[in-house]
Amino acid sequence: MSGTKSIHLVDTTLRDGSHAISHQYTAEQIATIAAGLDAAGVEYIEVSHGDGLAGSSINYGRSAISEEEMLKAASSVIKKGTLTVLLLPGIGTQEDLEMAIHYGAKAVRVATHVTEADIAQQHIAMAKKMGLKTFGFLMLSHMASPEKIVEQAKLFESYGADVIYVADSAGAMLPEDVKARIGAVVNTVSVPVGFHAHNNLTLATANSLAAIEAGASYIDGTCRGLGAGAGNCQIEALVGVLNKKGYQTGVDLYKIMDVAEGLVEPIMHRPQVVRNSAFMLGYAGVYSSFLLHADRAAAKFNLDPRDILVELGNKKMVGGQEDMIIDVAYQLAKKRGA
Ligand SMILES: C[C@H](O)CC(=O)C(=O)O
Ligand SMILES: [Mn+2]
Repeated sequence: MSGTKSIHLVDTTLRDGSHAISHQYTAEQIATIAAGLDAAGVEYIEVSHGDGLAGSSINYGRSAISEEEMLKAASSVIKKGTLTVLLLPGIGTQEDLEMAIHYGAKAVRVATHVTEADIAQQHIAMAKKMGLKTFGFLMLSHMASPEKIVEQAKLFESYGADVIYVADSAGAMLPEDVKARIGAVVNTVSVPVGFHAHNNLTLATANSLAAIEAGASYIDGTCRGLGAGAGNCQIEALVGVLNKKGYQTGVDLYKIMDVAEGLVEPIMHRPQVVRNSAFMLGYAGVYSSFLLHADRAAAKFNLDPRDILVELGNKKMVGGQEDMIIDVAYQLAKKRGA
């Protein structure tokens, strides 16, 4: 037993999970799943396009329904939990945030590339002014040293962030990498610290525990692990593991298991297993939401998706450069044909 510390869980099935189903959630699915998560006692329920508010586009992939419909569906059923949205500066705008608040959002996670916290200053200040609980979220954190992450976390804190997240967006970190980064941030900032895992190296639960051991008190997960790449930390399993470790989450284990098995599993396009190309994301350090784009490019140019992913890793491509996947595949195919 590790004590009775409380862990705040953020369920992102209805946001990161959206990547795994090509952003095709219906309003009915969102309402049913959000109601189940809320009844299970999940504290934060994140709902947005996989790439955040206004992410529906040719570059990222179009959503089946508008963000208004998504948030309306979720807020109509959430009674206790906090409806949360994701916003990437440069994609989501003030108007998107106002719309989200209108439809019941009470918290926002402002996400930037791990070295670009400074582009979030206005967004964090604006969100705080609007009365939202505001998280700063550093994406692709394996690409920066603990010292660099501390510098970026301090920026978020100075802008007024209530919680600072370290995200292993590529699922590329080992437990010691997580501990080094989370520990360094926890020792520096005075706000709570969170961790967002991807399971590409099959380490999402182990890494989430490592984060908690290093002082994180906010952890992300999704039902059945539904999410970009090999998916996120499987929240129902995480709840059970945290129960066994003696942590409090406020989540009812049977209820969250039933949401995962009864509501989320039936809508999954494929089992969330660590297939070769998903593993390769973590191995090569590539952004998890590139997976389906790379699989499609591989089919189009008759390539092995692993080769595309290795090349993307070599080129240190980051979120927002989805259009470069086709370019990289085209160049590889040209080289092969030559
Ligand atoms: C916009 C991204 O999908 C945010 C995220 O979940 C990650 O970086 O991981
Ligand atoms: Mn993610």
